[in-house]
Amino acid sequence: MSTAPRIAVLGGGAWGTALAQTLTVAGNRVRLWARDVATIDAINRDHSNPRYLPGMALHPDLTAFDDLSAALDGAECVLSVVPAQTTAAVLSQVRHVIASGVPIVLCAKGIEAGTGRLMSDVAQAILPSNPPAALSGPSFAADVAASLPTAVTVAALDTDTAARLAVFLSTPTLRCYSSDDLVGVEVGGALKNVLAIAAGAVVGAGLGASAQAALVTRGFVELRRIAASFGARPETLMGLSGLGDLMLTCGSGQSRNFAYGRTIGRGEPIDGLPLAEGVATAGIARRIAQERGIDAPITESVAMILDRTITVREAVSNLLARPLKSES
Ligand SMILES: NC(=O)C1=CN([C@@H]2O[C@H](COP(=O)(O)OP(=O)(O)OC[C@H]3O[C@@H](n4cnc5c(N)ncnc54)[C@H](OP(=O)(O)O)[C@@H]3O)[C@@H](O)[C@H]2O)C=CC1
Ligand SMILES: O=C(CO)COP(=O)(O)O
Repeated sequence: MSTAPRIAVLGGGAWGTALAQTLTVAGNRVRLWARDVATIDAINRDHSNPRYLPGMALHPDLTAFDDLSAALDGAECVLSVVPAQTTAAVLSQVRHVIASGVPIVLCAKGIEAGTGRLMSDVAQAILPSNPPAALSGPSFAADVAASLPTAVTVAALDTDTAARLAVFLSTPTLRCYSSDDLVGVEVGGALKNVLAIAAGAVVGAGLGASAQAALVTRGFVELRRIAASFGARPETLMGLSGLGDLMLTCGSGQSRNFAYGRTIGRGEPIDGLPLAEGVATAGIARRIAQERGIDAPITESVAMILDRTITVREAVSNLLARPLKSES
């Protein structure tokens, strides 16, 4: 009988499947839980996930389940890879089947819209006996599933847990650095999605690469201000889960958040576009900034553009007309 580590992945979308794939290729025994029967059948029968990772051949040892108990049976680690706004609902189902002490690694990049909770807050409220962790950094699902190399951060509340999980979840192509700044890693991953919408909108509106670079740089200042208000360490935001992911998603049409913003910037319909986590996070990020007295005009502009209160061009005019001040 194999003694390879057993890992459960919750979520049969692009990122859940990609993480399950790289971990299976690395020799782990991975069980993926999904709610969609067609996804489960495709993974088990055809070793593919045509809805979320079209054209990608999955490892035949990767198995999918619709039964949570079966998926979590013997799991030494559970990865939560459903969208941020549905994480609470999924973890509530998990509560009855997860063994005490098994770490729960939160892979969604967002803030709960109704409450302002980070994913680790959600997990700690629902699963108080399971150490929370987060995996975040520059990592497009299609790249990771195709075994293209990248590096991410795995964060937990203490250095030992973070270091152990980073080793556990590293694969020959996914290099996991560790951090004990869980909040910093989570906030960076959530807010970069809002900025990716802004960057896409600027590109879509034809405002040029200079505007894109200026906006992302000033957006990064806001990201660090908001993150500091959560108690994040500044150096965390300079790392893979902050600056690293910002560089990726604010500069590539492969990002769904960037593509969402670009569609808005072009004035095209957004119906049917794939999940862009920044849409749900923009409004709550604006509220958090306002309540904490943080100057965050780009985050606020994205929320207003998504609310249809202003257009992309009006937002840019407003940003250019703001009183001049020091760059910090
Ligand atoms: N895609 C990427 O490159 C990356 C994504 N992420 C983050 O990972 C998270 C997930 O993204 P991603 O996988 O791409 O999203 P997808 O839209 O590709 O997939 C979402 C998955 O979650 C499932 N799901 C949604 N709600 C529920 C629920 N209530 N119960 C059970 N399953 C549910 C969906 O099921 P169904 O198919 O049945 O609707 C689907 O399988 C996001 O926070 C994203 O920011 C992070 C890094 C990279
Ligand atoms: O977070 C990601 C890559 O690190 C994926 O970004 P999108 O959700 O914008 O595609």
